[in-house]
Amino acid sequence: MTSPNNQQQELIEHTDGLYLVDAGAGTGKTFTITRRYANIVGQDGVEPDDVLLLTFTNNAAGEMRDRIVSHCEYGMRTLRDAPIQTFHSLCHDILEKHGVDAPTHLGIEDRITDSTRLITDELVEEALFKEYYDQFVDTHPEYTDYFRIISNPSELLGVIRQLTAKGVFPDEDGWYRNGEQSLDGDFEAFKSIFDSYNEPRNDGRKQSKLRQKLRQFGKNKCYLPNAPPKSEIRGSRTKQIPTEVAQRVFDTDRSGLKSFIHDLYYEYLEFALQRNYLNFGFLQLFAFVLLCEDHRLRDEIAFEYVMIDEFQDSSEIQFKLALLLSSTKNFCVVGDWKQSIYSFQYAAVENIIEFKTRLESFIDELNDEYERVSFDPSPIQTIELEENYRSTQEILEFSENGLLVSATSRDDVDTVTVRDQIVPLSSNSTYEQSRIEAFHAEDEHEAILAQIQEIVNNDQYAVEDDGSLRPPTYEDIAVLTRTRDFGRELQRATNEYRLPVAYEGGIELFHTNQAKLLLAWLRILEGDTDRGWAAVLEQAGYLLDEIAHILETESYPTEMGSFKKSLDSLETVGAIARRIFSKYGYTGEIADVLLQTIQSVHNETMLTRGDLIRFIERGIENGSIHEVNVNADTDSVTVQTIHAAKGLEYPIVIIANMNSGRFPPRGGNSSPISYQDPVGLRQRKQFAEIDRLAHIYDDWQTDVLNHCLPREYDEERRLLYVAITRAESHVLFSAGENPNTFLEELPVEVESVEAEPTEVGMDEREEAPLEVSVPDSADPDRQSPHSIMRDDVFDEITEGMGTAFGDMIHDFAEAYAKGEEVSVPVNEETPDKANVVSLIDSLNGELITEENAYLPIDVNGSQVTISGIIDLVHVLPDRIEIIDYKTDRGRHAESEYRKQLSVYYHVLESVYPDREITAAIYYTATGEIAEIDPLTKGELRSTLQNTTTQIA
Ligand SMILES: Nc1ncnc2c1ncn2[C@@H]1O[C@H](COP(=O)(O)OP(=O)(O)OP(=O)(O)O)[C@@H](O)[C@H]1O
Repeated sequence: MTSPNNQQQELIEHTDGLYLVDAGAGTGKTFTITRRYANIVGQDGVEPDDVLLLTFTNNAAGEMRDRIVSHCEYGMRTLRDAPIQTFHSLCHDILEKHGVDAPTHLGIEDRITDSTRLITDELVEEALFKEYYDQFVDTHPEYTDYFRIISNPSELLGVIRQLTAKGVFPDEDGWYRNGEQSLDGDFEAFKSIFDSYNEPRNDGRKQSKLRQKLRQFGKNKCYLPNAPPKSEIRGSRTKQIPTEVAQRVFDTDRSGLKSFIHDLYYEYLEFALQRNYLNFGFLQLFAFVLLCEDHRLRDEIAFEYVMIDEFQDSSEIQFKLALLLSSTKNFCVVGDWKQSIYSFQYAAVENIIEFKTRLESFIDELNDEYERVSFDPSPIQTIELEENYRSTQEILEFSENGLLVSATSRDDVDTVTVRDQIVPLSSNSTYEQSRIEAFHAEDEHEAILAQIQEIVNNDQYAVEDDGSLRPPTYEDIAVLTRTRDFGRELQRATNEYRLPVAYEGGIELFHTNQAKLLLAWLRILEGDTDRGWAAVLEQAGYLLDEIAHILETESYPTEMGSFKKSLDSLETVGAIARRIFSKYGYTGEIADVLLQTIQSVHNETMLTRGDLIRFIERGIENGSIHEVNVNADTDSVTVQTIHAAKGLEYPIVIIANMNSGRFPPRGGNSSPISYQDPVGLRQRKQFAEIDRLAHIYDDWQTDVLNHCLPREYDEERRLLYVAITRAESHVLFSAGENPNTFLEELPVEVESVEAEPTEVGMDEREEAPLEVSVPDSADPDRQSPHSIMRDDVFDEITEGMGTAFGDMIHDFAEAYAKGEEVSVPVNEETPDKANVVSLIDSLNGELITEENAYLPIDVNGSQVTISGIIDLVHVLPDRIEIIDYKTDRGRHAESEYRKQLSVYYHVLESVYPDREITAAIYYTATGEIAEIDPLTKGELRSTLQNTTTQIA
């Protein structure tokens, strides 16, 4: 049994007071915090409900719960309902119970109701935002000049999300509490950055970095004529930029910009509530507002103990929420600043690095006119955890270099300060046999594969296992990359050599063949014939000149022409997609995920074929990613991104794609409007008409401000640190022809190799099956309607007939409805077929058989999709009838079937919003039709809540 070391024990035992643990990788932070939890709830008078334990992913929350159970007297049943959860699910719970009127605190009349959904898919939200934005543009001509600089509205959604994560919200009259201050920025904070960047170097002999950088001022830019000349900005005969430039670039009238963002943000909140949805950020926003405003409620909810794991991943609003939820000073945060790699999800590394200052200023701010946080921000106890239970000493020492190397030739790190912030770790491993190596090759993929072959079974790369050394296998190795694309390329190369590799990086859904064909057919239907047909014909195997001929003469293959006609007759984009996938035999997970995505965006918006084309095109452009795992054999190499590997460990790590422009990736924020600390809200572009010449100009002040704020490469270094510290025994780096600056600076010799992997014969191992499955964490949970039905009522229903009989009747009904030739034997004992025939003969509308139905539904803050197959849909001009065949000999299961049909009802209601929908059971034995009264979505949700033990 593992026992805690002294430092860990100290944290476990000291349960009261303010604690900050900022400790390195693999030092047992999660291990310790879970035992501390067990210790707290073991005290007299403390119940699990008194202790809030927060983290950032549902998986992490689940794992903590599992770890706690084994150390405490409470069982899983109690802990399942205990507040061991993510910020999002906590906010969801608060709003569900108390949040109905939360929007009124911002002056918004719309309510948060039972049916308010949580939109988790960014693409879906972007589509909704686009719809909202078009409407906003129409109703706000006063902002035309801003609209002119926006080419992609999603960038504005990005600004809104960023402000939300910072706790800046609009209200009816302006900005909630002190929000406007953040938008204006903090001149003093900016000035101190400016001054330090503007210090002359080499005892005054060399110009400041800032002055040197501003040589670029005006290069490739088009400023308004009132912009000062470069010489005025840089100053002449001086080593520094004139200090008044700081004020001059900071001060600008931003009232128009602020009011544009205010109205856009405020009306978007209203739009979202009217359309009955929230995003993750808005969940936190409304929970925060509620806790700020409703003092009685805050006291009622607040916890005696609050602990946060992975604190380096918290955003500003999350830190403040945790403070509002803490009724005592028993507040403990645990994390590692060196592993803060989620700024794109608004994590603020300053929360942990400047814990004391932030704690003080946030408490001050929250208490400005009412005491919301009742404790003093001192004293703060800090505990160092210095023993590492994962890597060898050599790797631990080497990993520190990751935080000290430059990211580009022009980047220079303040190594003295960073070194000061690193607490050296000591390794607990028994063996010290690390190999730290690097190689580069013309073909990096092949070189990596050859290296993997070199490592497997090689004693020189032996790994520790249960206290002894053994030669490595494939599964000991992980290949980690900064960006996803490389992993997929490597996966392709491995297929060629039949190496066992499991790529766990997600797929770009809209780059799949399924999506491309769907897009092609939609283009054909929408009259964009050449592009559409070219892709369809190419997929069908036509050669380029054949395609050119067909396009020119418009003599499309007959079968394809009639397929197009059949698509034309379909009403909904979902039906079109399904028909296309079924024609091409696409039945796997990718088709399912695509259908689900289309269905959910269609449910939320009035998606036309043209909209769907643009939706897919945007998805292709953005490289929208959906997490899917390739299930390979158990003994296979893992390939994943560094982000995905966080928290994991592997005996051997290959950090790949250490190439220029790939790590750090090229590009940056080029949004025309952006928010950045400490300069606040700024616009990079502005529209003006000068001498009747309309043009989009660059903003010279924002340009200088951006030069003053050095590009943040710190997070890229932290990513490198995270990657290295995943390794237990050996670390290797690989690059192609153009190694990055990191690799040049790391203290490891880079060997040039020309290795070629050898193909593994089929007889040696089977090719890893490329089955794709959607994991719970990133995508909605899937449920079938049967999961919400009680099983016991079915025990007797097929009595005498059996499920095979049921299947046979269903197959028969499908074939008959499709007009296929079937025989209808007359059988008095089982008149089911004859009844089906007379039912179908009596229907005179369009018949759709075996239709897939997906109902996304929000349960406890998670998206769950209930999917099933509707036996028959009868489409009439004014009405849609859902018919589900049942071969039961009695009607005692009807209440359970009601749930199933209710799911179908809601799916079709969103597909045919203008028509009446009915749902009925057709009892094939008697020919009776039993129409059901559908449950509301709220009722379905409660059924799900009761049956789903824990939604991941
Ligand atoms: N006192 C201990 N004795 C033995 N093993 C320990 C001890 N403390 C932690 N470990 C083990 O070390 C490993 C790392 O622990 P844990 O995941 O809690 O670390 P962490 O600090 O949260 O890591 P990271 O920051 O990389 O996520 C786990 O396998 C854990 O069981």
